[in-house]
Amino acid sequence: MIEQRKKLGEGPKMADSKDFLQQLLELNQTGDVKTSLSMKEINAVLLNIVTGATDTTFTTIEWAMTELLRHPDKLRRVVEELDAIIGDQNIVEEFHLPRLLYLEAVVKETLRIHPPAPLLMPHMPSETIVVAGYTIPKNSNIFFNVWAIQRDTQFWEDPLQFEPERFLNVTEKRNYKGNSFDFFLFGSGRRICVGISMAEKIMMLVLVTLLHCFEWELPNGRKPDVKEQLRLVLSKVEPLVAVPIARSSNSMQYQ
Ligand code: HEM
Repeated sequence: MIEQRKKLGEGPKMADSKDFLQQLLELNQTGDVKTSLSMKEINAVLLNIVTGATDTTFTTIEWAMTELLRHPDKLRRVVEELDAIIGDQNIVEEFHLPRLLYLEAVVKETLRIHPPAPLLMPHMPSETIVVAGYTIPKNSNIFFNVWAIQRDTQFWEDPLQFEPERFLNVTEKRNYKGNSFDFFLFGSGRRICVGISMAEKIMMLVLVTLLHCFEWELPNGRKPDVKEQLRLVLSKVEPLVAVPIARSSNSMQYQ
């Protein structure tokens, strides 16, 4: 892909429509050591974005579906919200998303209990520093256990309970900006995840589509389990298996 783009970039076609890849490739040729990127660095940036974007968002969607299927009362509330805001006949559009406050709370509650990166990314101080009386030696590997913090009874009432309602009244404080140290699964500060708004949109759009267009049944009525394992991201041990049943009378939604 990079080779193809390099060839295209030499022609006049790319002059008016530079995308992200094109911008990166141009940084490869600045000739200035401070601002230029090697091809190895460009590959690393692209790999970082692809791996950081895919497994994290899709595992969250699987966890959200799992929790909703385990809690039919919460699922009913989501579907009622979708019917009221989007309506049976309409296809979901991006402008619907800011009005889906209960679904947003479901996504936050899913990310609280099952953060895809439970230890965030390792950080390393370049100098020895003292934080809150603790000395952290230069070059130590620092991990933040958000998984444990987001289940800590000191900050959360009934932390093991899936309760999206807890996010409905405190959205100001518990957003994704990393300014609240009891809920910071995207990290915090200058290395905070750069894909937050894209992740939010993808997760919401996929969930809305799955829940607006289909009812879901569990094979043999078996409740899905919530056993976790840490692979690239915090995943389900047993993948979720559920059967979709069309629920919309508008056949356009299935084309
Ligand atoms: C639910 C979805 C996601 C979660 C939970 C997540 C989580 C994280 C975390 C914990 C970090 C490290 C923060 C730190 O160093 O403390 C990070 C960094 C990063 N994320 Fe995400 N991420 C998600 C989605 C995405 C998406 C959709 C993209 C791309 C469009 C993305 C791109 C990146 C990149 C490029 C970095 C590195 C930023 C840097 O080092 O300056 N992530 N993410």
